[in-house]
Amino acid sequence: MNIIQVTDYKEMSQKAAEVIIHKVKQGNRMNLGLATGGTPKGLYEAMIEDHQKNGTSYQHVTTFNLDEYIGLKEQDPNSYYYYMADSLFNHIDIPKFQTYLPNGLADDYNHECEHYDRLIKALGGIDLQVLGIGQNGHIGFNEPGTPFQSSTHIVTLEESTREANARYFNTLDDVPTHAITMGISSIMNSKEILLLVSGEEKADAMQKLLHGEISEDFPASVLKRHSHVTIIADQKALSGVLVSL
Ligand SMILES: O=P(O)(O)OC[C@H]1O[C@](O)(CO)[C@@H](O)[C@@H]1O
Repeated sequence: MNIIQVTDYKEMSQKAAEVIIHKVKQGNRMNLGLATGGTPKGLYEAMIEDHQKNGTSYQHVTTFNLDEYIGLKEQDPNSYYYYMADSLFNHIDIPKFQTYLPNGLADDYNHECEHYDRLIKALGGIDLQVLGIGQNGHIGFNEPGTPFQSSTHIVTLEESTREANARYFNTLDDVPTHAITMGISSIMNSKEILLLVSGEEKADAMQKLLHGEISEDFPASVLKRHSHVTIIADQKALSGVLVSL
């Protein structure tokens, strides 16, 4: 894993945007995997700013999001559908029909999971997947204990994950209990992975990722088996590991 150390959240976001924009500017058709949560917000702001200033076009880009809550309508401000439209898609020139998220309101969830994986495969697989990491090591919504060979599936969210995400909802009770997420094998099939980590609340997770063993108890540890992972992490996230880097 290649680690890029940066000072703070702003620099992490800027660096991540540079990596993505560089690839997008090459102009080849591209499948970009995207994440939600607090971590990539600054990245999306930097992409929008660049689009407005430099006109970088996303007409040839298709996006696949990692996950979606079960049961939230598209127009619910806490749905990841809404988050992506509001944080990125509405502000760049990507055609709407080229932006995919798992459907958290599907009639048949098993079918939706299979369909999502098939779609990604049919369109050529993910070229570059952006990831954040949960404090418990989750990637996407793959909680500890998720089999490494999992494909897109339905998960029961851990209490700690619901609590971490409760900041966006009125009350903890409003945070959905289930989500649909790309599986670990779906993520590992990406040709390249860009993991963004910022803040001291992620320092433990960084320490486990870099120095712990590869185990399903810590989902992100699987990334050590991928041949093309870049981590962009800020000083606070690296505070527990700086000495040994
Ligand atoms: O970026 P945050 O808000 O710390 O969340 C960490 C991860 O947890 C999730 O919110 C759950 O999937 C991801 O979207 C994110 O990458």
